[in-house]
Amino acid sequence: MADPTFAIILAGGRGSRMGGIDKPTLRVGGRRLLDVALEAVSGATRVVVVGPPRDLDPTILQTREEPAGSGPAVAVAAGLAALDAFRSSTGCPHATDGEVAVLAADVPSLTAAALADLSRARRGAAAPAAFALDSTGQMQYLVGVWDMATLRESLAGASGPAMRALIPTDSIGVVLPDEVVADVDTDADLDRARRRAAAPVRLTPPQAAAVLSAELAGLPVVRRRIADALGAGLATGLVAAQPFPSFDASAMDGYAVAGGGPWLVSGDAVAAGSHARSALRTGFAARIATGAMLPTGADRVIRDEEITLDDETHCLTSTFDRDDTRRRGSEWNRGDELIAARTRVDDAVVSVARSAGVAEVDVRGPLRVVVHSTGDEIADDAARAGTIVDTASDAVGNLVRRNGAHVAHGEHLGDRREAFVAALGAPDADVVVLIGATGRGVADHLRDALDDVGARILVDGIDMRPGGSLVVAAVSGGPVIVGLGGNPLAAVAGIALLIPVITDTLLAVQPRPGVLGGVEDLDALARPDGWRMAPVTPTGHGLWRAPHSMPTAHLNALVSARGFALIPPRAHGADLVELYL
Ligand SMILES: Nc1nc2c(c(=O)[nH]1)N[C@H]1C(S)=C(S)[C@@H](COP(=O)(O)OP(=O)(O)OC[C@H]3O[C@@H](n4cnc5c(N)ncnc54)[C@H](O)[C@@H]3O)O[C@H]1N2
Ligand code: MOO
Repeated sequence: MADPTFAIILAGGRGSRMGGIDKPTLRVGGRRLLDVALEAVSGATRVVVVGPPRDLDPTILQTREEPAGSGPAVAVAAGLAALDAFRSSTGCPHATDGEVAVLAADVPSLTAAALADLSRARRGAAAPAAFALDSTGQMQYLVGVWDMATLRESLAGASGPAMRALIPTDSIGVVLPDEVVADVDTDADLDRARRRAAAPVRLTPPQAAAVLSAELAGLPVVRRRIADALGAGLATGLVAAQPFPSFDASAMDGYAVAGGGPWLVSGDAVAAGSHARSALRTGFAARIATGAMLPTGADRVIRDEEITLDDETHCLTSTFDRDDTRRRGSEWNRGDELIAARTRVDDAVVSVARSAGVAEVDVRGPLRVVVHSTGDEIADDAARAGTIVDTASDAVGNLVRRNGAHVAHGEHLGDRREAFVAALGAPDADVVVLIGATGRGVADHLRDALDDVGARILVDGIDMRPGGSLVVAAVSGGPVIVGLGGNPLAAVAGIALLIPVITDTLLAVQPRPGVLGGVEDLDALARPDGWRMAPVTPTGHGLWRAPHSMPTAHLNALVSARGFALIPPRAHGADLVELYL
């Protein structure tokens, strides 16, 4: 391990070249600059943050230089004093000084690995301190690791408030990549860092699914009436509240009989849903309907087909020795677990719950999804030159609905960043879907808005056509955000791929195994270097067929299709591929 033992993070100074904003709270790639610094020193025994009081983990020390803004050297001194005070409070104040990282909270891509490199180089050279050098040879005094005793001496002899005044002459510089050590001093630096953080790493569809199932948290558990739970995920197993059947019931239209035959038929017929008016006495039979409760005293039921009835004497005989009674508890008993936790609540689950007398269940979901459209070119009537109508939202919304979610039609957000930010805050949605604006064009505000709300981007592009230009992000305590490529076929293909894994993960249900199928002419459909989502229809002979042309600007290729086939690169012949139906 080459982690510094201690760390001092300077997180004060107003960004004077950035209009006086609180730089450490700026977000790049969804993380606050201060959090980037804290993560880079997460291996340290103790960390002190020097700056205004902030809401931080209580194990992190906080202090402030006096007076505030009196320069980095003063701030470092305050940090060191706080670490020393901590050490004397631990009962081992004489432990050797060790190593301390001294950082500013304005380096958006700083990593623990970079600090470990500095630490290793310093120890290797037995130097008092090591600092990052950028490609121009500029030394970054606030990306450094120090021998703590040296830092103390330097501070004691400091001649001014600038860091430069502290740097020992025999310090070393370690060249680190510019993209790791570049700091943010101006708005242009911030834009550059944000663009870099947003640079797409295109995942394959299976990788994207793995990221989403690992990173998304399940929804909170709520108790719902069974009628309202359709589409949710069972959080606990479904336990029978009553046996099934809950009473001894006839399984056939026939006769309930008491004792051995022959039997005299009494006039007391039992209809389903009624009670026998009197007990059946030995030697008697009563007509009974399927589903009716057995009269007390009855031993069994004999179906109509197996009896002989003398119309004159009302005497009933039978050679049938089986019993057509469905006995109380013969299917299950009260307390039996009928359905495991993590099962999707479908119509069968609702039905079983009702059979078992279960009125309420603990579930996650059902998922609430809102679908917005974006882009100023979308208008209600496309009479104006340069405008088109929305031809994607309904198709996307209905596909999500078919996956069991409750879908609301959102707004048209146009190309206004504020509207995007407002849409991402949705308190009543678990998933916010936006169609369009996933690109990096002039009018594409999705990424800025994601930065504004502090969203963490989980998937930024998938190596798939159409629909690969998509973004999935999570806001802590807020909804999952899905930005779909604006071309309608891209939007539908993207949501078809994502909605199963997002749904299964948020509902915390057992992932469903994929449905596999064979596709005609697979060699021609497969791309050499990437995945394809092809709309498919059944051929009627156990295979699926995709159209040869799949323009993305309209949904013509999807007419009469049952869903999509996800075709891996270079799939061929009789390979089975996954179907998204
Ligand atoms: N320089 C590049 N440009 C584009 C690329 C690329 O890789 N480099 N990819 C293209 C592909 S593929 C897609 S898909 C789109 C994705 O971009 P956006 O998500 O930003 O989508 P928009 O630009 O907003 O819209 C694209 C297209 O779709 C139309 N659209 C949008 N919403 C709707 C709707 N609700 N109903 C009907 N049509 C809609 C919009 O008018 C555009 O024509 O980017 C390509 N460009
Ligand atoms: O990648 Mo776009 O999302 O193909 O149509």
